[in-house]
Amino acid sequence: MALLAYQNMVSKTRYNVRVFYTHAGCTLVALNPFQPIPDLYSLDVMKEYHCAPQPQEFKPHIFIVAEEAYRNVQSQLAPVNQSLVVSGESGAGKTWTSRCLMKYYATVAASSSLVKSQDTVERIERRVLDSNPIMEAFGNACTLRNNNSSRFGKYIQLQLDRFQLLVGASVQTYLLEKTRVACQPANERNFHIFYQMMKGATEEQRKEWKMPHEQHFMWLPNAEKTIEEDCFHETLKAMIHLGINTERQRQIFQVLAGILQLGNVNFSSLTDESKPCDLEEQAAELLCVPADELHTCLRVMTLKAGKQSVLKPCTQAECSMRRDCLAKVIYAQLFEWLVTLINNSICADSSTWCNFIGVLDVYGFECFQVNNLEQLCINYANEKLQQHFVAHYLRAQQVASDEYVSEGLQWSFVKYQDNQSCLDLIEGSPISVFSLLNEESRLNRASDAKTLRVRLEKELSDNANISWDKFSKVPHFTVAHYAGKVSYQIQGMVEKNKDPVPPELISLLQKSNNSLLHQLFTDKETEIPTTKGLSKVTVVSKFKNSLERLMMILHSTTPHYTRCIKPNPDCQPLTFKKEEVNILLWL
Ligand SMILES: Nc1ncnc2c1ncn2[C@@H]1O[C@H](COP(=O)(O)OP(=O)(O)OP(=O)(O)O)[C@@H](O)[C@H]1O
Repeated sequence: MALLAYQNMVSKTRYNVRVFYTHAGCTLVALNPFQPIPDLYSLDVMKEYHCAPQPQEFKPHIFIVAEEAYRNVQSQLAPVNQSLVVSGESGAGKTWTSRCLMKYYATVAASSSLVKSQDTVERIERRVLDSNPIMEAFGNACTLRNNNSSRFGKYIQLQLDRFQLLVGASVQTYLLEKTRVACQPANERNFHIFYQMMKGATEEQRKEWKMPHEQHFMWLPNAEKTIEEDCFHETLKAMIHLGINTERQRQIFQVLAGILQLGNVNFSSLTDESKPCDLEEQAAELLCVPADELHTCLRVMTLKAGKQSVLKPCTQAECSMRRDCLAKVIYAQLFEWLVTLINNSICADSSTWCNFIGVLDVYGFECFQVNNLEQLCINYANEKLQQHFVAHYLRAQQVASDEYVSEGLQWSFVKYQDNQSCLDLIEGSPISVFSLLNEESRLNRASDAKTLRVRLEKELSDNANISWDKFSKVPHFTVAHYAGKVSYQIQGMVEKNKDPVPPELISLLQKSNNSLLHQLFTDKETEIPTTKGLSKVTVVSKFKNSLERLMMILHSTTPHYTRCIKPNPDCQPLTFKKEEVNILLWL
């Protein structure tokens, strides 16, 4: 409602005269200009907002939000720690805004006049900013909606010392879309890093990575499309700043090249497949594992029956699944390792910082033609954040007005209750979509979409937020989210929730002579995927836990909300299509 009231203000006229920011209650609305506006974000503008006695009297700007949070820390009023929640649909400008906020603090909270050596100080700010190109190279991809779409969520904590100077940072990431490594949606691309390598490699590197010019890679679709983010050089520079030495870089790129080669390995039931084919030999060489063992791992599964093991040849489809699983698990572990490395490089010693400003950049609400577990998790996260927003809005209203039962408050209460009901449906105890999904996932039998569909209907039909299209033949359930109804396809959901990794694949990777790859699957600190812990660790239980930790942080901080808006669906510069915007202003 707060945003609706401001709908007219965020109008075409406003956008066309280049007014991109509007205050809407406790939210800053940011319209994406889809073209660089350097004057709006220059160093001088930053300083102007930072030095102003009353920045809120200036034109609405993301720097007002940044400065307000900063001054809250300076004033030490509880809760001193701050969270900047940046939301919006894909392509709306969340990552851009988060980067802008980080640059603001790296500038205004820079400790240039301090006793510490200038060198150390510069290094920390640079390193914090350098975490962006690496995370984006490995975690972002070109999609239909955004050329630089983040395929993971992140919460960046900027650590400030008692003089409110930036002394370090840490990053927490959420739910990387690892399926993209082995399966790219039509007209979309794989993660940027693969294209950066292919386009930026020297002849020598091409040889080393077995990537000749004429080679076509199945997992590199739309390689002819060149985008701004295909900048290998930037990633390499950032890696060096973060302390990833050339040997480590070599290991990383070899592993990535190995993944690409895996994508070209096909399985046939017709030809003699008793020996590794050339492509398998190449993949094995890049991953530094024995080729014959890779060959066997992809084609034979080990079934455990009590203490006995039985070997069973895989079907063609099972072989492909194992190949994809191998690629996904390697990439996901590599991404996690990089995040840990970034944290080790930028995180300040706990004795040196006392407060933080957190920046949250999470995927917006998603509703595609076919939605599955990924969308359910993303929309669940949005539902949680929406509830946090409504609760904050309610509190703000209560503080601002004595007239408790004002129209706004009533509206907020209704919204809060709707939200709660939807969350109960998804994550509630004892029975909810998640609990039933987990139960199905923990049963030691092949998943059956119809069985889960029947259970959901039987156990949850009392909740008004769930429904079923009686005429649909595809097993599904529809959830009425705060932002609209979404139908989720049940087929494949249980399997995705189990996310099983055959132990043979892990054992193979543990034998790798690439010390990085070996470390990714043996290191005690990184969580190694395993089928043993299946009874507890499912995708939704893990996601729910990480989200609960995030909500605890949000609840303990002073929140600031920025809602990014995509003014047109085609990412056209300075183009405003009103209908589109109206649909988005659902709050
Ligand atoms: N304030 C801005 N000024 C200029 N360009 C912008 C601004 N905000 C966003 N953009 C442009 O819009 C594009 C999409 O923005 P961004 O990648 O931040 O979207 P997002 O909301 O993070 O999307 P996703 O959820 O897909 O990651 C950027 O690549 C950038 O070119």
